[in-house]
Amino acid sequence: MSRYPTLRSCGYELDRTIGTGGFGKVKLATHTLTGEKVAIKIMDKTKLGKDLPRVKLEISALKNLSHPNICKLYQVIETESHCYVVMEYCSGGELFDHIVEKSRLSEMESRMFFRQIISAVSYLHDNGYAHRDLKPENVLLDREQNLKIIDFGLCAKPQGGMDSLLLTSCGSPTYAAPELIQGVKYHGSEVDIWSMGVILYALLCGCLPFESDNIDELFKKILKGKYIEPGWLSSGSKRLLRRMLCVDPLKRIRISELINDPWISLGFGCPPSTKNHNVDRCKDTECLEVISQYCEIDKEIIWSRISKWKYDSETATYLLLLNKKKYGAPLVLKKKE
Ligand SMILES: COc1cc(O)cc(Nc2ccc(C(=O)Nc3ccccc3)c(OCCC[NH3+])c2)c1
Repeated sequence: MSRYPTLRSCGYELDRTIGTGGFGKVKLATHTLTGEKVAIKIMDKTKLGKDLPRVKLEISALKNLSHPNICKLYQVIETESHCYVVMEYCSGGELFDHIVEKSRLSEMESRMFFRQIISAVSYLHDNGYAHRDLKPENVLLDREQNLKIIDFGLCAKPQGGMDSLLLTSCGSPTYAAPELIQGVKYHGSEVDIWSMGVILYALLCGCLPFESDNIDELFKKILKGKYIEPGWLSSGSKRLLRRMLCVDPLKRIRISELINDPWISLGFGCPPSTKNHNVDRCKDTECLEVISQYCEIDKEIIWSRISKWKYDSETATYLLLLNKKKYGAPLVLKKKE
């Protein structure tokens, strides 16, 4: 019998564990009605303690965010003891594994991925959020190698907006900015830029700029900000990396400059897109028709419920049908037994 009977009764068939993190585990599952694969983050509320507010913050962030390079939220299920967050399954796995497989990526492939990260992070910052835990393990790929940022468990939405300072030291030291590991007040946007610099270095070089098994050694390297520039790096990529991995946050490149950096537009002829994306909130009559026929309820009534975006089972079914439509799968719902 499944350890999580709630999920089966909510229309999900659990499969293997695909990730474990601070707040719980992530399991692969299938949404029974649509047959679509999803990732479900399972958290035991009784064990979360002081971290429970963070979970609430992440869920409210995910409900407000809709971008092609941010892993989608489909449904939130809460019981007395557990919180289940149903999200987009990124079948391409971790970008990190993709880099290791190819040892390092070409400038063009690195740029193609990095532009998507810039697009997602500038959208995040424009909406008042800092991720604060950007690292290759939190950058996944979907079936078409589109990039998806995950794990907003450490994200922050500073009360006074993105110009106000944060203090909580969080995230993984290897990717953490100097000011963050020094425990001084910092801007979320500036620490995200540093972490993006570490990711760009990993894409281009196939290794990390600052590494050590000894945490004190690692901190010293980050605070010094000195790293090896392999011979294959072009002058444009070296210059950009120096501007991102700049120890002084005040001199570090800002997201608006990063978007317009010439290296970023090489071969594309234009900066990455930063416009607000809410394609998922559009009214798709074809998907509504499928649900309306299945429930035998008028599709305008269905839409009036779905457009409240409660992230309940109806939101999940609608968004998963939209997904199926996007990659040309038949729009059908499994017959009631
Ligand atoms: C906003 O997206 C979030 C927030 C969050 O708190 C957690 C997650 N977790 C996820 C979501 C999806 C996957 C996934 O699809 N992984 C995967 C797929 C195919 C092969 C291998 C992994 C996920 O994976 C967990 C391991 C990632 N380091 C976590 C998303």
